[in-house]
Amino acid sequence: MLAVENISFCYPASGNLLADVSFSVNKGDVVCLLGPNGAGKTTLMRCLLGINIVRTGSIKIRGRNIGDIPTRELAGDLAYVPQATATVFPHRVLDIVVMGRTPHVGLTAVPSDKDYDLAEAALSELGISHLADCFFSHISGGERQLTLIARALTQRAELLIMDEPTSSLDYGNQVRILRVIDKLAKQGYSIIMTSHFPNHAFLLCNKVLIMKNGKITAMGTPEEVVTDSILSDLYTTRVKIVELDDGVANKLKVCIPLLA
Ligand SMILES: Nc1ncnc2c1ncn2[C@@H]1O[C@H](COP(=O)(O)OP(=O)(O)OP(=O)(O)O)[C@@H](O)[C@H]1O
Repeated sequence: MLAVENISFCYPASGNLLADVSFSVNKGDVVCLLGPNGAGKTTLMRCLLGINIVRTGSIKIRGRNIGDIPTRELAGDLAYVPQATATVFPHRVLDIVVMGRTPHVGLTAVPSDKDYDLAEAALSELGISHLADCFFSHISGGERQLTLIARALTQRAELLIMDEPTSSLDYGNQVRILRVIDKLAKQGYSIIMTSHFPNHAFLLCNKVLIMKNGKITAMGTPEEVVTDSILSDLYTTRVKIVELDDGVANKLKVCIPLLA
């Protein structure tokens, strides 16, 4: 689905920020990108979206270089869910969500009833139908995040790029979003998500990328790379992985940062 090979990137007047980044994403993968603040996660996502133009290497979707795919067509392949705190729209929630149909209907066309039906279905799937007529700028951070995810679902791209999809969500909404992501992956969507919660990797991801100083320093299944030593090194603080019984006959690994 997505093949990233040896890419590097730098902002003007800065040194190489991303260096030698390679990984692939297959249909149905849920890939978790873990790294400390400033590691380059958002920068990498912007490269995948074609917003940051890489200096070297290639990013291909189904074998085609993203630079060769027209923007509108690319939007039908990739949907981006930004961090809710980074965006403020003075629009109704339903109108934000129906914007996900833009690659399908065109910039100047008016969304059809079917487009609004898809937008309403996405709101319903995330349990926020009651927000449809609220102004985006008047709802909570968590509700904004759910709205932006609904917009991505409405876009119907097969690869969803989520920048901290659970940031600012309470436990109940975090779990609801993780369940939605899990369900979408089982339907054949591919998901790349950044997270500051390594536990999320254990809960639903089949692949983890560890990013430090703009480089992928480890890659593999959560069991392979979400370890005491790798996380302690990554976050420069002691982290312990423990195994719990989840009360439903399953063993669950969790990460705990230690104060001492
Ligand atoms: N537009 C920009 N111009 C110059 N430098 C930038 C720009 N955007 C980000 N940076 C720098 O690039 C580095 C990586 O930033 P980035 O936002 O990709 O990190 P991140 O891993 O997503 O961090 P966080 O977890 O805090 O969101 C940081 O040092 C940041 O200051």
